Amino acid sequence: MQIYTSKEIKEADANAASFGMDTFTLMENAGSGLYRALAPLLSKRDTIAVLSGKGNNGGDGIVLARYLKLNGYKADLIFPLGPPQTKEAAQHFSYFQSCGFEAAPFDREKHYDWIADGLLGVGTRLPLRDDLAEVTDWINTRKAKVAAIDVPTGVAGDTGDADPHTIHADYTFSLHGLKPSSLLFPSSTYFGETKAVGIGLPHTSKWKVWSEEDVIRSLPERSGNVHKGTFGTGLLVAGSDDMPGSAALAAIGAMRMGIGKLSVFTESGARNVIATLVPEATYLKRDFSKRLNDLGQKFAGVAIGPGIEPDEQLESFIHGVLKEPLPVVLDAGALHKRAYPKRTAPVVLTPHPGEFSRMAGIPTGQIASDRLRLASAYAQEHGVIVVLKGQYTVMAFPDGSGYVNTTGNSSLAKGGSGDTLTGMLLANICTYANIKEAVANAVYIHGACADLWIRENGSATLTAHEFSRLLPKVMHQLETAAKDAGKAPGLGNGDRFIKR
Ligand SMILES: NC(=O)C1=CN([C@@H]2O[C@H](COP(=O)(O)OP(=O)(O)OC[C@H]3O[C@@H](n4cnc5c(N)ncnc54)[C@H](OP(=O)(O)O)[C@@H]3O)[C@@H](O)[C@H]2O)[C@H](O)CC1
Ligand SMILES: [K+]
Repeated sequence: MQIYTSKEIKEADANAASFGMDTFTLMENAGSGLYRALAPLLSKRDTIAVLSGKGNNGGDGIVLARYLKLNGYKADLIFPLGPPQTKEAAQHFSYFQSCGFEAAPFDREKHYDWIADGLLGVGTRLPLRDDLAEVTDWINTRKAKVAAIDVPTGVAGDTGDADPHTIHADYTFSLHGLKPSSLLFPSSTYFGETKAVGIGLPHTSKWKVWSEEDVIRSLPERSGNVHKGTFGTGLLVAGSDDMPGSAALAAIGAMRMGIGKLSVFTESGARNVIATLVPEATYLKRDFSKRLNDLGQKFAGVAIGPGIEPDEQLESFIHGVLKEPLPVVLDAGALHKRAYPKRTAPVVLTPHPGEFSRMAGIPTGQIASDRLRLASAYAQEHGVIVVLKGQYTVMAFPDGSGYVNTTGNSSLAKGGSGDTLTGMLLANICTYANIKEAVANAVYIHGACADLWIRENGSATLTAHEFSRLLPKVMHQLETAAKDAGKAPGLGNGDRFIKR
């Protein structure tokens, strides 16, 4: 599912119009697409209110109401704010009337099984005016199932802002593609199950939701004439005498994810703890004052940061590593406000919002409602890949493209889960040819493990070290699906997603 800002949608519409595909036709496509998406959820006995506003979101509702009535559903088209005001919505209302139908009065006492919300779409300017808020409040106090058209009324298209009177939708059908607000907070909590509905426009977005199909398509082939060298040797710079566990979790994540060989560069006290947990790795005694030479020849990738306190020595070590021609993951103690040198191998930064706030100098409060844009701006300005963690982890690339992940859940909000991800990322940057796929698959699979955990064990009980035990199960399902010519195992999102 691709993601579009309001500006991009307007550009796509204008481009289509310049070739004769006008807004009237797109509205027809939107309404018929909405009908095809909604009808399988309905019974012919259901009563349906289609509430249309004065703009083109209301126009989509008018077309939907026509398809419902033409197909024998008990649908009322209602204009609670008055008749349509845009040219195309008015034309569609005339056509609706020409089919022998009329709009119904807004009867607040009438019961409906379903309400389709065509009040406001991406033309929303917050806050909601009082007359509209009164209607959204009415909807929110009904027992009816609510299906929102494009976005639930009360959220805007591009940011996470939400009016206090926003409609709580059970389903949202987003036209052409998803809107950023369906993946931001707090707006996304109003969308319910969300699906993109095509309206006949070509897909041009640089941003998409990374899906299970994408993972299956891009899993690297591991069979044939292979040896441990085939899957790369990674260097993990992690752990300290006070925080040995972080290095252990990252090391296990890397080994489980399929790295060929792993060297751990750590403090001697930490090594004694970790070596018993990860006997597969080799260990180097850490001294940041000594430069590690020829990293690019010895290692396929390096990850630095879990369980290390930042200091000047670490910073100068990182500067040395960034001069070497190999992919680098920087996490936790290695995340800092700094300039990045121009280099050919990628740098992957994995901040949570607090770390991103410090790196980018943006107040934490602003990050949740605008993560896609902020991460993308940072990635493009610094020439790095930003993996901005949290629900809907954002992966922003230096070329302005990006992915959003929809797997994962609140069980990951625990110490240690980020360390495991760093190890998984290290494994993938060492074993994948395509860096975007390497990053996105690590993030997706990390979240899929957490989803599997809560299905079987509830949301509170996950610990990071148990987490790695889920990796074989999830990987087995994905690899089987990949061999099975793309048959999805149903771990996460397909063409729709929902957050619990
Ligand atoms: N390519 C596509 O995806 C297409 C999508 N379509 C649909 O069109 C809408 C966008 O339509 P637009 O007319 O631009 O805007 P809206 O219908 O969302 O909103 C405009 C009306 O809303 C009123 N408004 C705005 N903010 C408020 C508010 N805070 N309180 C009350 N009312 C508000 C505004 O009134 P004004 O008096 O302020 O002008 C308008 O009446 C998109 O979401 C899709 O559903 C097209 O059908 C085809 C192409
Ligand atoms: K709407």
